[in-house]
Amino acid sequence: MTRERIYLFDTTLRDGQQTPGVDFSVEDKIAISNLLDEFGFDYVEGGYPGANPTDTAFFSRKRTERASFVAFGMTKRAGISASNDPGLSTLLQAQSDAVCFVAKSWDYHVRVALGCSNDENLESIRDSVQAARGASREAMVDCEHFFDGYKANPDYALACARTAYDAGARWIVLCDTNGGTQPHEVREIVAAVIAAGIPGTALGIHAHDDTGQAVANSLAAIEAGCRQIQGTLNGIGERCGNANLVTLIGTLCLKDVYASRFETAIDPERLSRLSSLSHAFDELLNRSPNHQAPYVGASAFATKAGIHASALLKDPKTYEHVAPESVGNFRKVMVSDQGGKSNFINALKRRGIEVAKDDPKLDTLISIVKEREASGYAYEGADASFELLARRTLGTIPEFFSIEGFRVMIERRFDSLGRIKIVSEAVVKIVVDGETHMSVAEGDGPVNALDKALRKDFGKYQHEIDDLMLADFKVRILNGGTEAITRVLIESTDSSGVRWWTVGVSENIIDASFQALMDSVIYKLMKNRELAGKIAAE
Ligand SMILES: CC(=O)SCCNC(=O)CCNC(=O)[C@H](O)C(C)(C)COP(=O)(O)OP(=O)(O)OC[C@H]1O[C@@H](n2cnc3c(N)ncnc32)[C@H](O)[C@@H]1OP(=O)(O)O
Ligand SMILES: CC(=O)C(=O)O
Repeated sequence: MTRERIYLFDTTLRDGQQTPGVDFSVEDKIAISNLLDEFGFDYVEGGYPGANPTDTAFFSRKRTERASFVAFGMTKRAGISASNDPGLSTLLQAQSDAVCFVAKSWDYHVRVALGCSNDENLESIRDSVQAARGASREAMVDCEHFFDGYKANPDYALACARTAYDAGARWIVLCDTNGGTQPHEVREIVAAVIAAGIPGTALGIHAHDDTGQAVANSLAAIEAGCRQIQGTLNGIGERCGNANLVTLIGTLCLKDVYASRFETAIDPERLSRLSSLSHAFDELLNRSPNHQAPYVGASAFATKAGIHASALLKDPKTYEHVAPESVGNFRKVMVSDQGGKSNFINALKRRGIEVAKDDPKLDTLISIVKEREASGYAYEGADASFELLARRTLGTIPEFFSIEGFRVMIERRFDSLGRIKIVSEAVVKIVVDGETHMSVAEGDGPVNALDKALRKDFGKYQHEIDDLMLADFKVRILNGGTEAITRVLIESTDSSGVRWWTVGVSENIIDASFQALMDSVIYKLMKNRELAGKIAAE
């Protein structure tokens, strides 16, 4: 059976830019448009030329090689001609392959927001589309509030879509601008638009996630006949976000109900880069990835539960709806107090540690982990501390150094100008080959001072930890109150680019931090000797 083509339209750089807290520079836009273009999107909407200096500069030249590069802007204003509208002129001067107009399709909005007549709005739609076509651009129209508009006045909403279509727009995009429409309504209204004479091959869907239905609404529109989907990377966008294209791509390519009927430009090779696309975008945004994101999240194929792990190891299909590697993700069988022997054997095997199921040391390790987790440790997020604990319990690890003690002092004082100054100072004594090394350091806060002092003089190991860097530091107070237990998680990295997590738990935040720092240093020394850190693919 020939499959019908679904076109993927990315609006990360336009609607995504309307996300609270997101503010792209021209350089960011260039990097993101390269990612999108290489990945294989059909359309990349770059922004609104003329609305701000960044978008105007971004459209000074075409930014995509493969994808159609789209400029967004509003239809001409009522009361002036298309050729005299400065906003429209700027839009048509921008270097783009296509222009996507936003047009009102709800009569209430025409009256209240535009303050013109329904006919004047239709004229704006028609003249704007014709102007874009006259400037040799592919024209498309985002019919803003289409679903709400259709519910209020179906004839007028349809007239807006029809006017755009008759004027030569390649795509009429039905927008759920306020994000409140439900999937059954999308299905019914798209069917009505097609019944009114606009073919599905000219219809797109633009859904917002205000009721958590943006992906479901996009799929409902596809089922009803739309052939273009607008959305964003990782679902960023105004308010609650847009339809998440990463999720939609996974579903369209891997779920038979869609994959058997439709095709996109995303072939299996591109699909296997879906996780890295999503993570690269988070990296550019300087955001932590959503671990629970469908398909691409770190937890999407992770299990803690012993019963699941046991079956997964017999056959992954028992607990996986698709193969993780199809989207470039990994299976993760984690160790925690929810795990049985299967979780542990698998986690150890990944780290190159072989242990038999009936080895009593395995039982010892499991009970240590379960006891420690009951007292506040969390090993599922601290891979390096787990590996050190396992190696200590099952075999031996070299004793590189020992700690004689540490002291941290915090002083709040006034400087000569009477300003408050907080000074943190730490002293650490370590013993290497029987020789005591004492280091003192000041830092931005007590943990920073302690870290600096700990790593200041490691004797013969000093050169080995010079490239050790702390990438992240997370503190969690367990049980609440000032007498509570504190858990500290530290993410470390080095010049090899490898990252590892360590954990410390104590009633004292400084002591918890010190434990996590110590584990990080020991792991680094083990890793340097290839005694730890070798992760095998599952
Ligand atoms: C649903 C969406 O996401 S649509 C995209 C929304 N995105 C943005 O608005 C981001 C970029 N926008 C901007 O930077 C500015 O709004 C600009 C530069 C486009 C316009 O700025 P200004 O001229 O100062 O107008 P302002 O933002 O105050 O108001 C929007 C104007 O556009 C008019 N307008 C809105 N939609 C349309 C439309 N589809 N067609 C014609 N005019 C429209 C409004 O009636 C209003 O006119 P008014 O100034 O006469 O009241
Ligand atoms: C066009 C658009 O972004 C919307 O209607 O939501």
